[in-house]
Amino acid sequence: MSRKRDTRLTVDDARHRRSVILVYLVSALLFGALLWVELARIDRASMAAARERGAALFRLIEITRDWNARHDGVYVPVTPDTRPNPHLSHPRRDIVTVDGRALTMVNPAFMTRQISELAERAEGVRLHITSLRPIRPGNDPDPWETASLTAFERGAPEVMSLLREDGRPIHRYMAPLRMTEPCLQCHDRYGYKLGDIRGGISVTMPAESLLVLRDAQRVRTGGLFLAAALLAAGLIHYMLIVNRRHVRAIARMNADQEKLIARRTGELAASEARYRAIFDSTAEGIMLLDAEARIHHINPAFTAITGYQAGEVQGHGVEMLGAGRHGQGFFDDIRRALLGTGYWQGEIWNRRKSGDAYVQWMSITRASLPGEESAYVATLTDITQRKEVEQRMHFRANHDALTMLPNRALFADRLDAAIAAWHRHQRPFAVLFIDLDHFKAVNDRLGHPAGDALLVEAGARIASCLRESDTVARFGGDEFAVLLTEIEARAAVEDIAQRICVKLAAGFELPQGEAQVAASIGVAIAPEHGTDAELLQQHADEALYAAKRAGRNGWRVYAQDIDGGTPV
Ligand SMILES: Nc1nc2c(ncn2[C@@H]2O[C@H](COP(=O)(O)OP(=O)(O)OP(=O)(O)O)[C@@H](O)[C@H]2O)c(=O)[nH]1
Repeated sequence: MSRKRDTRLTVDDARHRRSVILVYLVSALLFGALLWVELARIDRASMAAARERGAALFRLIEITRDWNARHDGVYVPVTPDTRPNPHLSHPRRDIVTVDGRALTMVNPAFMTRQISELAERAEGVRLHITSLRPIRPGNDPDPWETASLTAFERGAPEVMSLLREDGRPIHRYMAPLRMTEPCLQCHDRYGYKLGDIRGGISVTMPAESLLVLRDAQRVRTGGLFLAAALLAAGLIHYMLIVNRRHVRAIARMNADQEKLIARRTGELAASEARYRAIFDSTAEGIMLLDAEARIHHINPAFTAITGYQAGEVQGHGVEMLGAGRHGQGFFDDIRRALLGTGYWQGEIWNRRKSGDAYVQWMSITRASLPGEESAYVATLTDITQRKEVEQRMHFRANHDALTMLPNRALFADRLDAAIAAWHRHQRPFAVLFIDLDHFKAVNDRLGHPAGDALLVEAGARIASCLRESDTVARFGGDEFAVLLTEIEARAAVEDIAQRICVKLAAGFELPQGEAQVAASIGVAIAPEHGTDAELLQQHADEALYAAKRAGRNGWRVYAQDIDGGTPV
């Protein structure tokens, strides 16, 4: 993890370094280009200033020459510096004033030379009148002037150059001299016409002072641009650093979030796996139902219990599982319970895919499952076997294991029920206690299994004398009891007692041999002999022993003076 972070940081560092270098590079290029444009502008401005100066001087000379020409030349005193011009052919080139002063004519060219010498001495500015066809040899053009004059011939209005001369910088300006009316007075003999380029005057100016100014401006501008470039790049650099800090902070937050999400996702997955394992491995069948009781999900136990796979039940109503053993009222009760308390549980008969009906214990709970349409969770347990076991145990607890007749406990329940019915409807009923006579002898003679067989047969014979609603129970040994419900009259009871006596007195064909027993029966009738279970049984018992005492094989109805009862 930390190596991954280190790698990420190294990548970030490299990216940051590249960005910084790029910022400085772009700033350098941008400000370099702007500086280059600005320096060119400064150069142009410097040249323009030099040109203005050169043009002004040229124009001044031109005006002066024009002035001279308009006066057909002017006369000046002859001095050592101003000698008569040998190249000027004029009939009155030299004259003497009336007071004897010698004057010589100065034409524009001569005057230009004179001014040029003065200017060179005073300002270091050199004015040179020249032509591609000079009259005076000293007016021959130098190579730069020749090139300029040629350019004028081709239409250039002026020429301006920055050159070096003897290691010093000079500005050279040159413009053409065109033939004007005054000029033609002297030069028409050379074939010039008005407007023709006669030549030009080059103005050569020392450039140091202008170049010093220009260079100072360049240095200042360069400094300013450098500072601006550094400032801009520095600012962007600073913003990059701040931005990088933010990006790193966000990256750290993202990493923390990712870790948190990964942990939560892991926890969720583990939780999901736990619940999935419970859902899948529980022995109880589970189905998730929607609000309309349609099956949405089932677990493997559901399939094991019902035989249905998920695809066979999903989307179907839960009634597809029904066995048809419950009425509509049963399901209405369930629906009411779910709408009321949100919960129902109980036994319900359903049918497996194989068609077998089975009973299950079902719990249905209203549930809200996020992301699911399911509204109910139903768990079901197949209790068919348990029910069978329960029923067997219940049967065993209430029946005699040998004859399968109800035992004393069940007889007591039914007697209680009969007493309750009498209290409700006043229906009389009777209790008969039956004891076989001389049964022991059967055991002794034919063996215990023969006695067992006889007991089973005796129970059946007693039952055959009764109605479905009556009960015959074996209390143990050779003792039986009968509960006759809803009797019409005492005679009916006596009749049954009599029939039982007759039936049991008949011989028994047992596998072990023939056997002969009889029965003594004691009868107690409710409410005549009591409406209390204990009392009725006590009276029936007393009547039984009265019958025994009376010689067996007969019945006695309880009476106050029982021994005075009617013998069979
Ligand atoms: N085969 C068999 N014999 C039993 C069973 N339960 C009790 N006995 C026997 O039944 C006999 C009942 O005794 P009694 O009622 O005194 O014998 P009895 O010969 O009928 O005597 P009386 O009623 O006076 O005529 C005893 O010998 C018991 O051992 C049983 O489940 N099977």
